[in-house]
Amino acid sequence: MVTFNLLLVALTVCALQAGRMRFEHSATVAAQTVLGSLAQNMAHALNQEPSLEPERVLTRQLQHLPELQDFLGGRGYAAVVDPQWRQIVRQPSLSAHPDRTAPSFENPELRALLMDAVSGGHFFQRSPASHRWSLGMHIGADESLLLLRRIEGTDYRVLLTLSAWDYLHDWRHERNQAAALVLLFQVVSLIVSVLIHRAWRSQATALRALRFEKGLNQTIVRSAPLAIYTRDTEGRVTAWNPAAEKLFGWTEAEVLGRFLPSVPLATEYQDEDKALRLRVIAGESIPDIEVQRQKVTGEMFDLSASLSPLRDDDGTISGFLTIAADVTARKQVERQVEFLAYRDVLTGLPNRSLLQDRFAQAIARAERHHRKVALLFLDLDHFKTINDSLGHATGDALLKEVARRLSDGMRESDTISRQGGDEFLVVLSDLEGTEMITPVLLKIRERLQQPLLFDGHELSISSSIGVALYPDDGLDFETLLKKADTALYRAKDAGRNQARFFDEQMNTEAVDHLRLKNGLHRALSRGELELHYQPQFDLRTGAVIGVEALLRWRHPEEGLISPARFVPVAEDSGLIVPIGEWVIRQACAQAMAWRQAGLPPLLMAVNLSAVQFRRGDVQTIVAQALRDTGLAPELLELELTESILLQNTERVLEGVDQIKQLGVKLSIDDFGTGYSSLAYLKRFAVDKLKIDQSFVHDLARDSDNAAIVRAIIQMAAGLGLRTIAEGVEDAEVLAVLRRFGCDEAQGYFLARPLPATEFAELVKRFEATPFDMEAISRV
Ligand SMILES: Nc1nc2c(ncn2[C@@H]2O[C@H](COP(=O)(O)O[C@H]3[C@@H](O)[C@H](n4cnc5c(=O)[nH]c(N)nc54)O[C@@H]3COP(=O)(O)O)[C@@H](O)[C@H]2O)c(=O)[nH]1
Repeated sequence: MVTFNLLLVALTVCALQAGRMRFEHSATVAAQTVLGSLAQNMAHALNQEPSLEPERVLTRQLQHLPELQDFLGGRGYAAVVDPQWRQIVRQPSLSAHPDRTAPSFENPELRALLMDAVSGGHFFQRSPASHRWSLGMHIGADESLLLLRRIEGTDYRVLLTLSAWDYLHDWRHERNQAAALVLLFQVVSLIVSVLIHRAWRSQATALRALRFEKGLNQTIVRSAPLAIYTRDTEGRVTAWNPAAEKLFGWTEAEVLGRFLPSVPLATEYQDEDKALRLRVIAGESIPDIEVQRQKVTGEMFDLSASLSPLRDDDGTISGFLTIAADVTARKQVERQVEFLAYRDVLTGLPNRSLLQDRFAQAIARAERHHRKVALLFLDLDHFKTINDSLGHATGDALLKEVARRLSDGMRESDTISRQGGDEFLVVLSDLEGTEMITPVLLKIRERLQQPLLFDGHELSISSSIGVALYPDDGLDFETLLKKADTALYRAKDAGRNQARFFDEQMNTEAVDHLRLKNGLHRALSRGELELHYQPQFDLRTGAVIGVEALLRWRHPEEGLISPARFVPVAEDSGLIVPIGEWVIRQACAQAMAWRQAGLPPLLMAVNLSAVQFRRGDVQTIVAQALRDTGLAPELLELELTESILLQNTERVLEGVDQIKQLGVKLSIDDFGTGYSSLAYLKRFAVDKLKIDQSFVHDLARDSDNAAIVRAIIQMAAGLGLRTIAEGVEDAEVLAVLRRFGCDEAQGYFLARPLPATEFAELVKRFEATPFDMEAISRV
């Protein structure tokens, strides 16, 4: 721009210079013409009037040329000089215009020049400032043209000067206009330059910012820890950063321009990928999705990705951007958490929460299609015994195997869940009728009964199952669960390895069970429990030698309730532990009270429940009771059932051993109904066998029972154990027992259980007159 301006100025100056020369040339030509005709006129006038003084003629000629004034302009003049170079006339006159001084012809150098010119015919001289002094043509402050011509035939000369001021008047005007234009142009171009400069500067800044932004973006993309990649609308990769290389395993070179490698991507993922692509290229931004994808190695991993469309300048979608991160670790934790929340850790089966969910779905389907749903409550028989005797590892393995067997045999739509321990729940859905349930129950039984081999132990397992039905037995999970539980209870009660469908009778019993359980909580604290005492007779002497403490519950509304009714409830709820403790203390205290009242020393027999061994600390309680009451240990006998001894756990073994070490006697209650193992009789140093009343009460009429009773008595004698028969209801039985050599007897025939005071009176009576056993034998 500057160069252009300089060029423009130079050109303008040149053009002006040329213009000036043109003006000067025109003025010179015109001056020559005028001077020529002046000289001619004057020569002619001199010729016409030879008589007249030439100076007069020449003066008159010059003064009578008014039109010359216009030609000379404001600053020029014409003059006639004589041969001695003196001005004889001048127009305009010097007096009128003293400023228009003639050049000094006294300068000999100038005069010589002029003479040369005159001898050459005519002469003109431009007077540039540089020559002014040398030529001595100073005719004022202005530059001037000076022309001189000799008048023909004389030595007079006509002189004409034209001021540059006058003849360059038009040129000056043009020059000023040009200068103004150039100036204007310069100003405009300056403004334009400034504006252009400014625009250029902002454009440069924008470009720099753009370049910086681009560089920054590239740095961010390349160093980002997130996989960033773009694809065109067809799905071909158009950009692929290092984190994407690291994440997927394919290099940029391998994927650019290609569809994301799908080797060997499962069809479902391809479909899912395509569906996502179609959504994004339709303009949707998908901010946060979690999908599974494959690495180059084929390994699956979890990806969290955001997808956004990429648009051209005109807004057309040309592809899409994916920003993704590997979230496998988090997803694994989530899956683990979900697993723990909805699965049983040991077996992997759904837990109760998931089962309830599936149950709700089954109910919804059943409602729609008028179907039934069955809830099976399954409990493994004797699992506790297996667990305790073979160890928890075997127990766990057994539970897993049961879970596997149950799962294998079920339909997809059914759900099996472990509730904890050895309890399982099964939801059978979409049942057209109840007849569809029995085959499932048989299948379960058959599958579970297949022998199992664990650590060299062959086990066979069975289960008890309670069944409740939707909608017949209830409409919600909790109701059906309660009813299935009730039915299960009945199945177990019926001897295990059974299945029972819930019926309303069960419900009544279950309600009763609940009522009793709630009442029992209060019974102890309100003093509603009491002990009755049934005497035990020596079959040889007829004397009362012992007493069995039998628990009673004096219910405020129902009166006396049998332990046969409430002890199982107390065992179920664990209340048997505090109740049993109370019984031991009460029985010991009563025995001491009778001793202090003068009754003969009687062996006090107290029943113990298996639950007291499992959950309580019987040995400590017994020791404490003996200490507190002062009863001699040998006057206390604890009646254990075979099931207690069969538990065979460290806890039970230790407990029984410690009791035995106290000096307390042990008897086996209900002997003959269980396993009747001789091993535990020896192991626990049992003192007495109590023959179960089921063998005793029709002993006289049932030869089988008679044979069993006789065998028990003989075996006990052989082992040095005493025997007592319970449930003696008639003299005949008593006579047979005596004949068989049984040591003791107890039963309604001899005496019913009595409250403490009545019992004391009875003992006193029999102390005075023992039961006549001889008379019985004569019956
Ligand atoms: N864990 C505990 N169990 C206890 C306790 N007190 C009793 N029980 C057990 O409850 C069951 C029922 O006992 P109960 O109703 O007291 O019945 C006992 C006797 O009354 C009854 N009996 C006695 N003689 C006869 C008879 O000639 N005929 C007949 N039908 N019944 C008779 O037998 C029961 C005594 O049984 P046992 O204990 O096996 O000797 C019962 O199983 C009790 O054990 C307790 O405090 N804790």
